[in-house]
Amino acid sequence: MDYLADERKKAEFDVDEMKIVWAGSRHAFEVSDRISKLVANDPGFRKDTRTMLARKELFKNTLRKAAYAWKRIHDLHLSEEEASRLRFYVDEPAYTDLHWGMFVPAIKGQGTDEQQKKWLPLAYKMQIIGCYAQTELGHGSNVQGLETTATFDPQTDEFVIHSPTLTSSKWWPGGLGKVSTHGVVYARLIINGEEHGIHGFIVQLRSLEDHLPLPGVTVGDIGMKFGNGAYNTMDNGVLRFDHVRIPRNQMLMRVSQVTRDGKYKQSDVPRQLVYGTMVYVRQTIVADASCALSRAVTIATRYSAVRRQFGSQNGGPETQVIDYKTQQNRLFPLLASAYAFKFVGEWLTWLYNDVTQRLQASDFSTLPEAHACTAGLKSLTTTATADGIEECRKLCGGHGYLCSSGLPELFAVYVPACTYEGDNTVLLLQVARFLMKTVSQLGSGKKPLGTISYMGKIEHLMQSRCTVQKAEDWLKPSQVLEAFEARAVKMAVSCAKNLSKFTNPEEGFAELSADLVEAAVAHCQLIVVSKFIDKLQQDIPGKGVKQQLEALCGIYYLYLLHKHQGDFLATSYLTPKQAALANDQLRALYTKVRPNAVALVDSFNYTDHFLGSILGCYDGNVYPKLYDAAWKDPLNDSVVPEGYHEYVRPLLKQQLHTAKL
Ligand SMILES: CCCCCCCCCCCCCCCCCCCCCCCCCCC/C=C/C(=O)SCCNC(=O)CCNC(=O)[C@H](O)C(C)(C)COP(=O)(O)OP(=O)(O)OC[C@H]1O[C@@H](n2cnc3c(N)ncnc32)[C@H](O)[C@@H]1OP(=O)(O)O
Ligand SMILES: Cc1cc2nc3c(=O)[nH]c(=O)nc-3n(C[C@H](O)[C@H](O)[C@H](O)COP(=O)(O)OP(=O)(O)OC[C@H]3O[C@@H](n4cnc5c(N)ncnc54)[C@H](O)[C@@H]3O)c2cc1C
Repeated sequence: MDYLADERKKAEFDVDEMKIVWAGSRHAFEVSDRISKLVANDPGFRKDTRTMLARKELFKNTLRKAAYAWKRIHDLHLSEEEASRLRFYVDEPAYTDLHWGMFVPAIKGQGTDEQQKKWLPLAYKMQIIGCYAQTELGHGSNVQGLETTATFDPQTDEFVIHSPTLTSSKWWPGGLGKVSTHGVVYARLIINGEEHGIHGFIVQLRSLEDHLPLPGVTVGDIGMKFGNGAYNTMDNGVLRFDHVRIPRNQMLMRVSQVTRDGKYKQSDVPRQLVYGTMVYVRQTIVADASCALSRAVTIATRYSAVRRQFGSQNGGPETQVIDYKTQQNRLFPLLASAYAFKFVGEWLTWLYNDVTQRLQASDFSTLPEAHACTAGLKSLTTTATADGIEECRKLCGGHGYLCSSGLPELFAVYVPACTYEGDNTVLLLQVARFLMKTVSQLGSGKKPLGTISYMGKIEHLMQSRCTVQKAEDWLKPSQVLEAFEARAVKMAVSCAKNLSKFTNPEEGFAELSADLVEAAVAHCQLIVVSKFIDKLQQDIPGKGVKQQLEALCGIYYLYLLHKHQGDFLATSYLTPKQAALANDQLRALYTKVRPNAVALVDSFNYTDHFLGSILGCYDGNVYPKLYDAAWKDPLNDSVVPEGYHEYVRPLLKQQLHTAKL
């Protein structure tokens, strides 16, 4: 029986068409739908006991699943697109993510043609397994501060890789702890006593025969991480080198080269390309944020439609908690954010592909913008998604705290995204540097392009005032864009003015960094809002689909406007009355979305297997499933618990000597 059938009947739009919008194309939908069912129906990919397994058992099970996934990919002749969807629906972090997601891209992006020819075929067949070994015990954010050394030995034509201090131990790389045979290791290049900065080196870590660490290599897992199951399926590792020798041709030499006679040569590509793998992965993280958030929102929305509290009249049913405005005010902006992040993720993938093509043609002009966009949007979307998952857990009341809700594990597995691939604050500071540079160049005649083109309208935006007179005026895209542009430009200009008061710009930057981060957030929010609005300019087929997306877009920007009202008011763009009208319009949009809420989350097309949540299951039959699941907990294997006779019975039977007790 479908306990959510009445909700589904209320939908005012074509859910099948919305599924295609969400997937990106009909083809992408068909692939995704087919692979999600394939995974859901395969007992080899079960995950329902994951949060109950001890680490060793959990990890071994992940190794089994990864090998099984690889076999299925081969047996079924899956394409790269299908294999990547399979990884997504298997829903378990594993060493394979770092192999495919960082090791391979690092060789592709930083290796010469010759190096790619040698290493990529081995990696593609998984005859070697690689990790990305950059972070150390002492330094993660400050890549220039890494201590591992790679010293060129001209006698033997080798590099000597060494960990000179405890803090130079590699620490965190995924897949390193127990599986990787190789790593792209980042180290400080030294030639003839002279330092040449951080470079990547392909280093073999373990024997391909017996998997033992090679001489001079000390390697292991760094230990349990936050949450049950969650990221503990990954072997994040520690690694030390004691004068390990590798051939000279294992330095990744696309950006710079070391010749046989020990000369250091720089290609004409910018040295920042050494950071290129991080740009790639940040872009994939943005594309993934909408998936994690939409998953949590699906659970919270379906459960909010099932759950009833208070409000029974004449013995009738109580109120569905989704009908409380407070619930809507917490839930619907997250639903809207999931859609917003989907569209900005699609756009960022386009931007990344565009910059990659330009780089191949030796056009490096858009690299700074690509860095700022990937860094800023990675920060914005992962912070909002991690907070959003936790909010969804609270939206499910007490039951959200059960592992069987799926939300605790989803949060635990997702929240490190705020840290890995660049701490979110550190990344926003990179955006702020980009903005300050842009503002400082405004008078130079250099026209700001792309996502900062709005800075070209600085004079207009500094003067302009909001013209909204009634709540519906907040539905005009041009009005909304101007509001977000004016806020972003005014915050950036205010920071630039304050910075100019410092004689030492770096001191000023450090002193004003909290304001700079806020200016960077305003800029990134503008990007997300503008990309959502751009999406709505496209032809979107299907009854009512565009109207729902318009309502969600409105919820997204009006919610931001309400949350950051202080910014908008402080920059004098809005009056308090106009801010209040924005809030009236936001409430009206909640009412519009309410009957469509369950259908809007159905449009994500997630299987019950992928959701991994009793509260979020498609049929909404929550209570019997919760009740049954409780009895399956290993603690209920016996009626009297282990330990009763040692620890509980003696308490119950003790003879108390103290009269007062
Ligand atoms: C059980 C499972 C079974 C499934 C099995 C299936 C298997 C089969 C699958 C087959 C599939 C096939 C298909 C494959 C699909 C692949 C999918 C895989 C999934 C992918 C996802 C990957 C997983 C993600 C997990 C994440 C793991 C985490 C990894 C890490 O964290 S790695 C370490 C990251 N570290 C950081 O991010 C450090 C942060 N710090 C920095 O970036 C920098 O140091 C800095 C930028 C903060 C400062 O640097 P620096 O001091 O040098 O810089 P400045 O002086 O400030 O700047 C100088 C100058 O440079 C500019 N700049 C800085 N950075 C960049 C940059 N990145 N790019 C360009 N420019 C940059 C900066 O702006 C300055 O410019 P200017 O001088 O001002 O002009
Ligand atoms: C689950 C997980 C997986 C990972 N996988 C990998 C991997 O595969 N390979 C790899 O190489 N690394 C990996 N990492 C490491 C990760 O990239 C780093 O942890 C990350 O870049 C943050 O660096 P850090 O730990 O040095 O944090 P720190 O920089 O020490 O941050 C600590 C605090 O200091 C603040 N801070 C730091 N610098 C500044 C500044 N300049 N201004 C203001 N505030 C600042 C930060 O905001 C933060 O609040 C992984 C990490 C995690 C958690």
